[in-house]
Amino acid sequence: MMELRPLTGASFAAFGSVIQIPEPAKDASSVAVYSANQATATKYSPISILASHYPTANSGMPVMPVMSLFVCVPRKLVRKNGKQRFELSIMERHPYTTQSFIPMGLSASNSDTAYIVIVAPSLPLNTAGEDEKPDMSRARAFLAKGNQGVTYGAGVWHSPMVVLGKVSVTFAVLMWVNGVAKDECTEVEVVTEEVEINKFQANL
Ligand SMILES: NC(=O)N[C@@H](O)C(=O)O
Repeated sequence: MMELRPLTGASFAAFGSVIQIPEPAKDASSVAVYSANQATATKYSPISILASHYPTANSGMPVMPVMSLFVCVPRKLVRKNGKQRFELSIMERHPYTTQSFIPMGLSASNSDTAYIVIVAPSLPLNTAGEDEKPDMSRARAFLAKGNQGVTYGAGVWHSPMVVLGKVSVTFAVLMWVNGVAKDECTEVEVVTEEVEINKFQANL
């Protein structure tokens, strides 16, 4: 059973970055704050680095940054011992690119949107040429709210988006692509892991 913890810049730093207005007191981050648009806007930058490592891929195909929209419907939860749980069975990663998910609602009130971010490091390789797999024993599950987006680091294992609640959430998704499916995404089945959704978090 994976414990569900709040998504914060610090707790997620080993896996990527959180897209949110930094809280100086909490986020000892490297984000600088600027006045912009003739002092009618406040700019926080950089919030997330969108990295491409495709030049290290063998395919040598041209690379470009692409924005997509994902309309994610709420995932079905299972009830066990009176608790609601999400059962995870797939993990994926993008070996040569970061991937950012930004809820289009980016609501200031973060109570109406919630999704789960599950990430894991890779298992150490035992033999040359072996395919990397996620180390689910060190997987982490985070609860993200409507005023947070997330950037997965290149090559970081993560679950396909898991939206909670009753309504679909549209995400703007940014990643680099080269048109070669095996370079862009690796997907593996994992032994079903469960994430327990506390009662509060499920009533969204
Ligand atoms: N990350 C996620 O939810 N899905 C995407 O990686 C995808 O391309 O399916």
